[in-house]
Amino acid sequence: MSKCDESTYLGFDFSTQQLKAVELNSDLQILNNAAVQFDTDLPEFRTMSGVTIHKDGRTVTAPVLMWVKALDLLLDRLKIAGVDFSRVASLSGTAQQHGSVYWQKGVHQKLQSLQPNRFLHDQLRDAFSLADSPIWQDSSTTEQCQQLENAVGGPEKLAEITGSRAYERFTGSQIAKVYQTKKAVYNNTERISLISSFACSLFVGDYAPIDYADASGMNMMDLKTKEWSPQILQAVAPDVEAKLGTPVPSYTNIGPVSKFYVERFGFNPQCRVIAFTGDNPASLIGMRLKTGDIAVSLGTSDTLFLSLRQPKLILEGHILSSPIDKDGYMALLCFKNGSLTRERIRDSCVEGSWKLFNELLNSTPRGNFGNMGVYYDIQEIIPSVKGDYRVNKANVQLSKFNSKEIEVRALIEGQFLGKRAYAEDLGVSLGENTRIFATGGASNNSAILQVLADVFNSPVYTLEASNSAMLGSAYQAKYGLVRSDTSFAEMTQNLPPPVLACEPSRDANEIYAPMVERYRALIKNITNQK
Ligand SMILES: Nc1ncnc2c1ncn2[C@@H]1O[C@H](COP(=O)(O)OP(=O)(O)O)[C@@H](O)[C@H]1O
Ligand SMILES: O=C(CO)[C@@H](O)[C@H](O)COP(=O)(O)O
Repeated sequence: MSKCDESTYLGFDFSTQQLKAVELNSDLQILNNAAVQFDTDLPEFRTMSGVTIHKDGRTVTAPVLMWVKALDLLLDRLKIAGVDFSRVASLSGTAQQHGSVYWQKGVHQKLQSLQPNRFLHDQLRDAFSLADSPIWQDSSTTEQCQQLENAVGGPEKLAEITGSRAYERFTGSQIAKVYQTKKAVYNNTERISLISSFACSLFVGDYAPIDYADASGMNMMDLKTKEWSPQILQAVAPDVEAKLGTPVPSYTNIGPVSKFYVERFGFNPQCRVIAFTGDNPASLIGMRLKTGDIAVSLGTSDTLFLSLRQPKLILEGHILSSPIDKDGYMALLCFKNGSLTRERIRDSCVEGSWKLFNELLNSTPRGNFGNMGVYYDIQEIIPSVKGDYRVNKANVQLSKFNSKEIEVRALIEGQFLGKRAYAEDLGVSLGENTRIFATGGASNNSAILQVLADVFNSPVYTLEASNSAMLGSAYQAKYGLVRSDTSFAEMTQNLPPPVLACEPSRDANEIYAPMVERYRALIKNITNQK
């Protein structure tokens, strides 16, 4: 075997509930993987599902040192799993989007001189001016969102510049909140990273730049020029540009892995680090989506996304820069109440068993006898609603359904009816050639996927690995090295094709097209009641 054939590529995924990594060979086949679960492997940080929900119910953070410690642990686990770090030609990674990390003044030097005989978390204990990073579940910045929209002339204008109207979890309003409520922290901050660029910084031993795709989830970058918008920066906080650095294309080859990894884990000093990006952009890479395909990710959050050639002005949802083509775009819808809400209903109905949950789901007919429900444990993004709402066939609101099986089907149907309704609002038209690509933890559940196929009246496909974000970041690791000689399509052409998981039932459209309209009416009704 030539030296080139022996090369491997690593992809890391700093997602909400866990840190995972995968090793691929040069044909992009999976060799090894490992994971660290935040709640159970690192109980000392006392997170629930990877996060801390504060007393106000709107502020949601995660301890930044937990992510550092998870990396120490994960690298050991990868070694035990059989990864030979000396063969790794390049690595890249991905992270939950929007969250921000605040590096303390003077840490730059520390990052460059990490000691190989000590744990990372030990050396970076005092590295952060804010110990708890705001993350994507946070919804505490309504006031700052208003300020950003006012500064540019309204929500439409902000969406036109950045790809999104102001959203509470987006980083611009989060930084503004830190500046307004914790001035000492802000003044003591040398650099602000996204979680993706923070993780990349740990590998390069220097502050890593933010990539275009994840930068478009901040409400601060001009989506067309890929530069920070001076008008918006001014409204966020003073001197913020110097703290952010300059954004770069997502496949940028940032530099070699730092000496720490060479000396502690035996990485080759030539191993390159490719920019890290957000988990939804990385998932788009991992799924190798074609025009017209729709991706549905069923992770902690549920998301729906697709590739776009040109940006468009939308007020519900987001337009992001594409992670593989700096002139391309992607559209993204995010739903906060995904897997954790499914877990809540599973636990209340069948005490934690997905098998029993599926039996209940399969025992009810499509359309659920006309019953319908929407379940939002935390303030949803679209629609902006919290609480559980149930209606019967006559659209009369009920406080509960009279059977567990109706509850289970109402939850899953309601979640997918919402996705279809907002996707249609985005301009998606479902047709004969539409293919849905499912990914994320719940895409391992074929009973749930069958409802997805039925509600969208389209076939659902899955890929070799259910974590397309992690896989996508490992593809990006290789793409960042070879892109001057080969296109992404060529690089991935020999990968196994997606597998058909479910086809829609014959009566699917007849049942669900009217239910989408009933879903819209229900949401209108709920929002009018508020
Ligand atoms: N068989 C299953 N059926 C439904 N959901 C599942 C199943 N297995 C795992 N999950 C869900 O997957 C979620 C984690 O998904 P994952 O994509 O790994 O999340 P993230 O990357 O956001 O941390 C868990 O919260 C769990 O509820
Ligand atoms: O906020 C968003 C996207 O806008 C979320 O999708 C986060 O990126 C979290 O991802 P997961 O941990 O659920 O994969």
